[in-house]
Amino acid sequence: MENTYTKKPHAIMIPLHYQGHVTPSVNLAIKLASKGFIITFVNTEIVHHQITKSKSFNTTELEEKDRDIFAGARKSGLDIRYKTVSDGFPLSFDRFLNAKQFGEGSLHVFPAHVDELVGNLVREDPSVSCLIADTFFTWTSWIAKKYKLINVSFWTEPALVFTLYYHVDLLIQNGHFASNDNREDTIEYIPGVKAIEPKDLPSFFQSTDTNTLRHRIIYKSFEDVKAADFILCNTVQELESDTISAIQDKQPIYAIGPVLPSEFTKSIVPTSLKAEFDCSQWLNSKPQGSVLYVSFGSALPSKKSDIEEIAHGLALSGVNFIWVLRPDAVSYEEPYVLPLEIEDKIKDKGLIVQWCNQVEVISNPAIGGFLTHCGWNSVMESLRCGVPLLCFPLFTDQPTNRKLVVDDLRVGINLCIREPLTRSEVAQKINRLMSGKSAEELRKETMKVRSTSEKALAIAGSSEKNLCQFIDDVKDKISELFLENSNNR
Ligand SMILES: O=c1ccn([C@@H]2O[C@H](COP(=O)(O)OP(=O)(O)O[C@H]3O[C@H](CO)[C@@H](O)[C@H](O)[C@H]3O)[C@@H](O)[C@H]2O)c(=O)[nH]1
Repeated sequence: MENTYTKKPHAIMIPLHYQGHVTPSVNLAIKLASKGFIITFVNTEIVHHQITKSKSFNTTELEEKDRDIFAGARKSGLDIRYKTVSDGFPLSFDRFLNAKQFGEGSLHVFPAHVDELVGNLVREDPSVSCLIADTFFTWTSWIAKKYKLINVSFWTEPALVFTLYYHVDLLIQNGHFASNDNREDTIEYIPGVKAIEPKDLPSFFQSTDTNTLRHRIIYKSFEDVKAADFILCNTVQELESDTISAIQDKQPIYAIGPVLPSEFTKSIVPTSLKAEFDCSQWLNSKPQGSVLYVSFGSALPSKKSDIEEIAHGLALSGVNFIWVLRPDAVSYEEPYVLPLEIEDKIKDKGLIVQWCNQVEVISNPAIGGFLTHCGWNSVMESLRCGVPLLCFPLFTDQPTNRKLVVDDLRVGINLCIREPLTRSEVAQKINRLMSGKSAEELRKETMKVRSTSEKALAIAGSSEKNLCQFIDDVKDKISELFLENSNNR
């Protein structure tokens, strides 16, 4: 019998239902499809609803359920099919306001919907051979096993964060996490990580409560990832080579980043969950390198006092800026707007928007710096565009990403070492980022990292080679599975 699988691997791809995960997953789907994969991409119904609501589709006459974010990609010849799945909650349910209930549902209800969908997809089309799912899912290995699929885990954060979660047992054994009185000395025993300070661990390892829903998700998903056949990581090998090599000693991991939209794909596949304000006209009127871009990602709230100190600091610094101030920047309960007296002080120098196309904005030559919470997509996007960073991590992997940016790569500076954040510190750090000798040095280092990322993505570069190697390895694995299945018949 002919093994048709090996010609065109067919993967079901399921991203985690947040902007910071959906975007890199869509970009990965496009990359894989461009290299011959058939992809069946699955968004939750709520993510689909948000994307279609935020984007003016050319096909507006279609019912929302029939709109397909990959229609344009298919027209250009890529075989990417699109499905949606329920996460167990109605569209009207506020998933951020009811995070705990939603989180429990994601652990206990969502997997049943995925199971049913994957079962149907496999029955309808036996060419399906892989499941590519976000590493934070806790169910990937049993669903992959149940339907005899190759289990591929997609990690959207740096390899450093991956390995810290992966080795939580070492952190516990050594008393740096989950002990009554956590050690505060340098951590020097994580494979592939020369040294890391406890303050640079992901926020979950710095908290005293060690059994929150998020902790349970991390413990369970990192148990699950140990059963993955392959791990794809949205990072650049040259930027984290020791860490990646150490993980490779345990499991096949491929650094394939930065997984970003290409000129070609950004116009044909909508990924934004919110309506984008067009900043281009405003930006085009500003001198090169003169504008600071300020954004703290897609979902996490900041402290109101920090937001207001940042606003005052922007005024004191005198720089031009674009600030993405989401209505939920401070709380999910009620929309936040800057007090009028603060807005009056800063509005002449800046543009305050609720959401924009970040990659488009930071690629504009007028942008000279990025004040960021250090979400990994923002870091990768900024480095790809050669924009230095001012770091103000909030939560989760962001303190660790900050370490990479500031201490290891030297492409950014810290906004604040000690709380509370003050306006004078904000102004001073913005000026250090945007002008003078310090800015020049940062820019030089950032351009080096930009060039490393660019080279990694070129034909003979590490990310491109790793992606091709992954595809070859998947094809080999498919042949193996095919043989096993034929022998068992
Ligand atoms: O106005 C905006 C603001 C953001 N973005 C995009 O939204 C994404 C935001 O991603 P990221 O910078 O990673 O931040 P979060 O949304 O906070 O991402 C979550 O997911 C990331 C990847 O797992 C983690 O690194 C973060 O800590 C976690 O909070 C990026 O692609 C941005 O380009 C826009 O397009 N427009």
